[in-house]
Amino acid sequence: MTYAIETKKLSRYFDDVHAVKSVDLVVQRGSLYGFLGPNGAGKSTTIKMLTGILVPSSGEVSILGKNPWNRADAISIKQQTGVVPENLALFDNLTAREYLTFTGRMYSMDPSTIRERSEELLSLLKLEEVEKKLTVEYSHGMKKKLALAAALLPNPDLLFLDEPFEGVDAVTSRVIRDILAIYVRRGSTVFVTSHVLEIVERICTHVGIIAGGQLVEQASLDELRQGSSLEQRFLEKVGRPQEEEINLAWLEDGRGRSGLAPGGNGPAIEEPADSGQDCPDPNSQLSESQSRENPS
Ligand SMILES: Nc1ncnc2c1ncn2[C@@H]1O[C@H](COP(=O)(O)OP(=O)(O)OP(=O)(O)O)[C@@H](O)[C@H]1O
Repeated sequence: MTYAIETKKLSRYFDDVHAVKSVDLVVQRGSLYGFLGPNGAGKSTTIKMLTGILVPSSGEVSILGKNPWNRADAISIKQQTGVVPENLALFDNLTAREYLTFTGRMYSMDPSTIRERSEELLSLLKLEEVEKKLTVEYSHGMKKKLALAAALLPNPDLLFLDEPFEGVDAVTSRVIRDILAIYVRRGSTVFVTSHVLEIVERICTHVGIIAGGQLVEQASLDELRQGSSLEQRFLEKVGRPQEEEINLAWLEDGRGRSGLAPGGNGPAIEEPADSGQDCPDPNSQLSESQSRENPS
């Protein structure tokens, strides 16, 4: 049986920036694989190469046993995968339902299945109340939920989720975790990036850690933790010693705080004495000046 995802010496340059360096990923089918790393480590660049958004500079990629850079395989891979990309890639001038309908049609789903699943997903992710709004009017969290609904709609075998928990509320975060648990239990695979280590620790079966473009760890969660916490192992792997001190004396003692007189604790700017008058209403000022310009 082939792996859900396998890469060999996968690399990507942006001019002289070597963003991803010879990465060998192995993601077993049925696993919930957390791909972790500090800011700028190369997570999104890797996910883009796995999902056909970005061409690798060198190396090999196999998704569900197929090559995404082979034209014949690419469509079949797209039919079997769902993606929540870094920038979400929604259409601003569609409502949630229109976007899901569009997505379903792209996956050649029949209209009644699209309708039924859209209703279920919009309700589960608490988007049914805003479904008539255009996505351009959505909050960041709402957009994220819609992108996740679209990724789940065709019921794919493999999900790529770039930061699905970022910007969503606690209730939704719990719903997403429960959905992913059901999804993996049936044998499908999730490849997820996240900075929220508590969630990764709770839901992931396997973890890969990338730092400076290099895969510095890849193991099952239990192998990696070995009685320690994921956070501690992560900090060790990405090279921030736990005992590193935060040496910002001015932050600790409050010296030179903005709004304070130099060296003192009193206010730098004297509060105006209370004249007993209310603040002028800016609207009344506006209407006064307007009335000067446009005497009626
Ligand atoms: N389009 C681009 N052009 C030039 N450099 C890029 C581009 N995209 C990414 N990079 C660089 O590649 C490196 C990896 O970036 P990437 O976005 O993959 O990191 P990341 O791990 O996803 O970070 P974050 O957690 O902050 O989202 C960084 O040095 C980044 O500046």
